[in-house]
Amino acid sequence: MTPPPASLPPGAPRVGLPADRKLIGPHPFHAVGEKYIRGVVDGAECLPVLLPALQPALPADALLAGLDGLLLTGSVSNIEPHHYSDESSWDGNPHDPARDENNFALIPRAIALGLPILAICRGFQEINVVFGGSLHQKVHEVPGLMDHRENPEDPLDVQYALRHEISLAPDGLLAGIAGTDRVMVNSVHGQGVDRLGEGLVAEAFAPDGLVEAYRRDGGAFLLAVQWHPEWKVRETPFYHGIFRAFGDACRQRAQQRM
Ligand SMILES: N[C@@H](CCC(=O)NCCCC(=O)O)C(=O)O
Repeated sequence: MTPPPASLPPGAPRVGLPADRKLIGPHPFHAVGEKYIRGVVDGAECLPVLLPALQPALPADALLAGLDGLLLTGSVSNIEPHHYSDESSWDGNPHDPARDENNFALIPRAIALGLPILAICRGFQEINVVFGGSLHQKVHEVPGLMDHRENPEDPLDVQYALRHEISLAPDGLLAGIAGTDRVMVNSVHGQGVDRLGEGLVAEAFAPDGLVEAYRRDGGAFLLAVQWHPEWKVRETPFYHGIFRAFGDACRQRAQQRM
């Protein structure tokens, strides 16, 4: 059973969630999955603020004004590969150029402003690209790497169930949150980090060696994870700990703003 949601105190920090652009029927919508919004409320105890992904993008400074943190969500769409390599895309690869354009402007600006950032799955991949890293377009086709994808036919509870172990870097942020060096996570992605961007420090590895999490070396709170800690955030203490750490960084930031 899902525990009752946290009630938000007055003046709770404001966390921006950049939207995907999706067609619902013929109409474009700007959408953020509810589990990410719940993660911000129930896990981080912050106020979610949804950010549109218009093209051309609204100015990053205008979108980020008054925010105390940024949560980059997962998405079924894949970053267009020209952002990180010479490789071409493939037929039917789901892309979201509006999200690419907006997030590749928002992320560097949020970092320059010192906003705490928690990045999940596609968001994890985006920050790696911003730091000059590259991605495997199909992890399951890389010799030696596992298939990290879910079965889309399964019910969501099965797709997002704990699936494989990760090992946590000793003395890292996540090891401090978990209080151990190994933990189970879910796995819902086809792409993954190939080359880790400069200035990022690996925090966790899958059994096949794939980077599953990283932080920024220095600067404001920046934690990026390949799995989905927002999934039923309060039911898994490790997931809740990640959102609480992010929320605490946003609370500190909000106090500086006052
Ligand atoms: N498309 C990328 C990123 C995977 C990802 O973010 N999956 C999330 C799916 C929907 C959700 O839970 O929000 C890849 O395949 O690697």
